[in-house]
Amino acid sequence: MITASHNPIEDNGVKMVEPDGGMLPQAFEPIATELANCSSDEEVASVLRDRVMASAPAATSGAHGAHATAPVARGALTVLVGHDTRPSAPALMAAALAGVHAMGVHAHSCGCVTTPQLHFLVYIANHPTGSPAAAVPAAQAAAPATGPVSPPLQSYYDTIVGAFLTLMEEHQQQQQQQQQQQQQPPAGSSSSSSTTTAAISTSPADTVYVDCANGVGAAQLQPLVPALAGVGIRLQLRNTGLGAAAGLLNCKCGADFVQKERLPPSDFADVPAGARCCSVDGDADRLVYFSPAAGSSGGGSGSSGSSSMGLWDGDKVAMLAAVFIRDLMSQLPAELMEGVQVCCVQTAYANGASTAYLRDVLQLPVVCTPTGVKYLHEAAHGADLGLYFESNGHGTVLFSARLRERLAAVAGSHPAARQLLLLSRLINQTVGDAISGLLLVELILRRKGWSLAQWQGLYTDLPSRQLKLKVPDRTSITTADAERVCVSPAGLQEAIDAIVAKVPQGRAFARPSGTEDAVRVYAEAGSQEAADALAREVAQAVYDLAGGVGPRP
Ligand SMILES: CC(=O)N[C@H]1[C@@H](OP(=O)(O)O)O[C@H](CO)[C@@H](O)[C@@H]1O
Ligand SMILES: [Mg+2]
Repeated sequence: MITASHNPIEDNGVKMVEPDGGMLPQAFEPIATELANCSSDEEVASVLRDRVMASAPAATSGAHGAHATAPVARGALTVLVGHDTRPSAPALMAAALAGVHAMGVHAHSCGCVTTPQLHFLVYIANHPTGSPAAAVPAAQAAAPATGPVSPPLQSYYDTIVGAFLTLMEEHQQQQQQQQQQQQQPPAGSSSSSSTTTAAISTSPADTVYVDCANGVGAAQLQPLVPALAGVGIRLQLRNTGLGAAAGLLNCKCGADFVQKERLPPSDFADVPAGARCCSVDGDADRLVYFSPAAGSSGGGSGSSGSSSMGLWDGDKVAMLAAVFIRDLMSQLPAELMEGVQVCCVQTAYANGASTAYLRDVLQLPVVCTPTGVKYLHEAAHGADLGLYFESNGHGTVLFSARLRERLAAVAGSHPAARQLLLLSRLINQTVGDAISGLLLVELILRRKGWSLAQWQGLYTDLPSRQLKLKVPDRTSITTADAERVCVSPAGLQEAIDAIVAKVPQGRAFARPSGTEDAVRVYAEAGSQEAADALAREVAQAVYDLAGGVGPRP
């Protein structure tokens, strides 16, 4: 997948998709780095021969368990390539296709697709009898597993949007039945005329404003607009990157901007305060919800924005999904759920209030992994039901084959089992997916009859602050315990402990970024002022002990 995700338009990047639809195994990372750093064609050829081809079996049995690594004739393989909306995409795509062809392998361009769509397509190309949740229509099931064939993108919509519409229509039928029962005229009176269409309300909450980050999400969300209108949801796509006044990819818009700056994106100045809005990133694998506060204006306006803008980040999406899925599971006979392992995965950036909510209120097992979806995915993958989200909005819910089989066996007699199975189709089973996430959130809010405020009311976030600072060598900071403890430089953790100890409900950590040349500091506390001060003091400790660059924070 040719994309630099949520980063500025001038950045370029690539994400690799494994044959099972998963992410690049961690064992392959050093080899990929070596390949990326080659300075001549000869060096590329030798790294491909000596490192990539030689270590492929070992590398591919990394993060996702054993793959079939029996030798397959290269001519029988196809590499699917997708790209985002960057101006560099056509040239990089041509280079990628030429590179694949040079290896004697078929290459197929899937065009401009979202990263999660490409993961989905790769999965079903290799599992022709079923999608990640056994849901591909029979017509596509005939596709051979190898050779120059790409599954149609329609299979993505059939699976994900199809499951959403089934669940929504069922819900609306139930609502309609309930309304009819309530409105049933007393025996003998004249018949009521209110047996008309489903109870589709047209309240303002039915409009969802979507910030597409001027990225690939705009085109790929377009088919949802008519599909969702059919169940009473009006999607208004903004920052689509189209038209004369189109903004730049990820510039003052997109999920990363909204989550980090806590500001509405550009092109939202006319969106009413309190409206239901969400934002995806440039390759549509992250999703956050937000709601403009009165007086706040879009990121493009130069306004200082409003700190009271409502934000429903990845933690909040995770909690909503956890509440809903736990509810459905509790409707099933205990013996059916016996031995079913549930695992909620977070990183150190998850708000402490969300962790407490999962653990103490929902009573679900929680684990913390280092930052980066590859770690969260791996931890969630081991469970029957693995729920993971980063606070920045990347995450998904994985259903094991074992759980799906159990559910399928009783789906005929237990509506909750059938609904859980449909959820496993609605939720992208390969990676976090903003389109699938949007449908999940909208389904749950509508099924529960919840407003954004009720969703926000599940628990109250502790005030938090993130900072970053530069040091000469960020690798001099090493961490342990899922990056929550600094091991080096000597004395740093002791200093952080002493600072945190003075702050009620204080928690803080510092870690080197994996994607930027910076050290990130996170702090939370009982008040915003305390969280701000805590973050600053921890940043000062890092500056003093790791040799800060520039002015002291
Ligand atoms: C605090 C933060 O948002 N960190 C991000 C960021 O990683 P860093 O290692 O923090 O630079 O980029 C990663 C890749 O997109 C994402 O997985 C992660 O959550
Ligand atoms: Mg992304």
